[in-house]
Amino acid sequence: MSKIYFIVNPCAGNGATRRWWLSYLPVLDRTGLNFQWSFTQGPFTAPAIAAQAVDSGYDILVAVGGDGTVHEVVNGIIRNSGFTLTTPALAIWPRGTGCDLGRTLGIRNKKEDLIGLLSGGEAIWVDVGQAEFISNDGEKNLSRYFLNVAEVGLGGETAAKVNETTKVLGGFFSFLWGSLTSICTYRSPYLRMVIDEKHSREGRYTLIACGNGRFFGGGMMICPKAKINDGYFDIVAIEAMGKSNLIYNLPKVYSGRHLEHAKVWHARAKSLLIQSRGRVLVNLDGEQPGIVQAKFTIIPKAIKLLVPKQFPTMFGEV
Ligand SMILES: Nc1ncnc2c1ncn2[C@@H]1O[C@H](COP(=O)(O)OP(=O)(O)OP(=O)(O)O)[C@@H](O)[C@H]1O
Repeated sequence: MSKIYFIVNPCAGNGATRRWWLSYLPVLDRTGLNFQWSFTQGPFTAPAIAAQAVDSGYDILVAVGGDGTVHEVVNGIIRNSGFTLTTPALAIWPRGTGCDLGRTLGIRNKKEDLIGLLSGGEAIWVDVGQAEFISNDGEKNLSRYFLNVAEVGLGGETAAKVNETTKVLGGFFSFLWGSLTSICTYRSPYLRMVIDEKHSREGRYTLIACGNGRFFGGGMMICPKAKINDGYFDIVAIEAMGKSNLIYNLPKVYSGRHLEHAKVWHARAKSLLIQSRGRVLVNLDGEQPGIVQAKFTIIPKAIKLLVPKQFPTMFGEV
């Protein structure tokens, strides 16, 4: 029987996850699953817990929380197991406010779904992005892994703003509010991007997103063509446009129709370097850990992810 370790962020979902988890534990005990668990102790403490669970030989690590918790667990797994065939599988139990990775994978916050996933899910190898960027204080070069979406520009401003709040409005409205208020004060920066170390483009951009997954910002389908296991990023760059034009077009991002807009550029690539003249914020899986210059590189089939049985038909075999 698989040995399972749950890493639970008690603060996810506006602090509701601690109480919910403690009330849910007896149900989990009755399933007969072989598991241990622990709460995270503060921001970015999940990587050390995940690394310890890797060393202890667990087969499945479950990130219980939002996209930030998944992001931290991915960094802990890779830090300790590298990219080897023996790496434990990652499972996600979306309990956050945004939960954009769960949207890409078709995993909902329902206990039947999770029990089904842990007992009958399929482990597939998926790609991971490596991000190299500068710390927020401008002092250090940092490197982190991400599973969902990396982005620079307006989304970084929004993530920084929304993460300072309790997200009491829930994911959809918190990020919508954050996006609208950021648009009001935002000035599109001058950015240069180098795609696959060959082609470059430059100009004023509202944002540039680099998707392994499809959604960010509490349900915005920013990279509608991304596939998490195809060995490529889906890059979407939105050129600068007026505030009213941005607000008018914002609803299209929820359905992925923004790709049809004349000011939206789209490509597939294995790496993306972004340089800026001033300070521009980086957004990684909904967290805001640093600033440009940033380089994103795809690492194909780098981590095992437990997905529902119907996943291959939902997203197409690659
Ligand atoms: N024990 C803890 N105490 C305080 N903060 C924590 C703790 N564990 C993790 N965190 C931080 O909580 C933040 C939010 O976590 P997470 O993203 O999982 O939930 P969320 O914000 O509700 O969901 P989403 O990102 O999907 O909107 C992250 O920045 C993470 O570092």
